[in-house]
Amino acid sequence: MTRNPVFCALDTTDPQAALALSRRLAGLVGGLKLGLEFFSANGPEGVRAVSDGGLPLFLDLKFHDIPNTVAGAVRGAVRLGPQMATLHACGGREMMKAAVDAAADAATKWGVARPQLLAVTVLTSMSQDDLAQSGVTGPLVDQVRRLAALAQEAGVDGVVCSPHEVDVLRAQCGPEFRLVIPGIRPAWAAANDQKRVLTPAEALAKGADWLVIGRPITAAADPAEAARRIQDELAGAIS
Ligand SMILES: O=c1ccn([C@@H]2O[C@H](COP(=O)(O)O)[C@@H](O)[C@H]2O)c(=O)[nH]1
Repeated sequence: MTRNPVFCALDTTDPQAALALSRRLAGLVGGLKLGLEFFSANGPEGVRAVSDGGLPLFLDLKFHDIPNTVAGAVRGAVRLGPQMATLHACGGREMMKAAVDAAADAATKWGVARPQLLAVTVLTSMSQDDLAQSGVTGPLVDQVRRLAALAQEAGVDGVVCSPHEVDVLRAQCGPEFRLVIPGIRPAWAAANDQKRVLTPAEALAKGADWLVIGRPITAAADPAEAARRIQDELAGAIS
């Protein structure tokens, strides 16, 4: 495997636990993802403390608000130096464009690399029935395709979708559009609240760029061993 495609989601409120995990996983994952649970407890300072270890950071704060507010939030996020950051595609084209412009401006202003912006399509915890409850009654995959098209038009770098939609979006959006995939479950891990899941090897074979894996690693008795097992499974599938 030339690069490790796994970003481990450190979903905890405890900064010491996150830091300890980040150290145990160095060399076994390709990056770390910090999201709403960690950020609402520890803020930007907590993010800096955990991401200082040198692994690439995916800041998954899923912004969704009016364009001006999202632009301001994106500027703050860019200062933290993430490789990737998220917003919700259902915020619309104008909101996503505002985020794209703000990310470029802020990166220039702070002298940091512009993060790749990813638009979340339909959450991997949602089934067809869950989506229908929100009033979207057509096939779930069509909604994912519509939101990905909107995101691409708005100029974001890629989307977050489930492993079930990877091949469809790869064909629709082309090879350069980043597809970042949670809802990843090795055969030996519990699904938890994830409803649209596949194994790491299956998601990669369908065309995923990055895999987001949290509890199968972090809730394992030995997280480093779980990460190593995933790495071995991916290497085996590729060769
Ligand atoms: O559609 C989405 C978008 C984001 N996530 C995030 O990914 C991880 C998955 O963690 P697991 O423990 O592997 O389920 C988590 O941080 C979510 O916030 C997602 O699952 N689905």
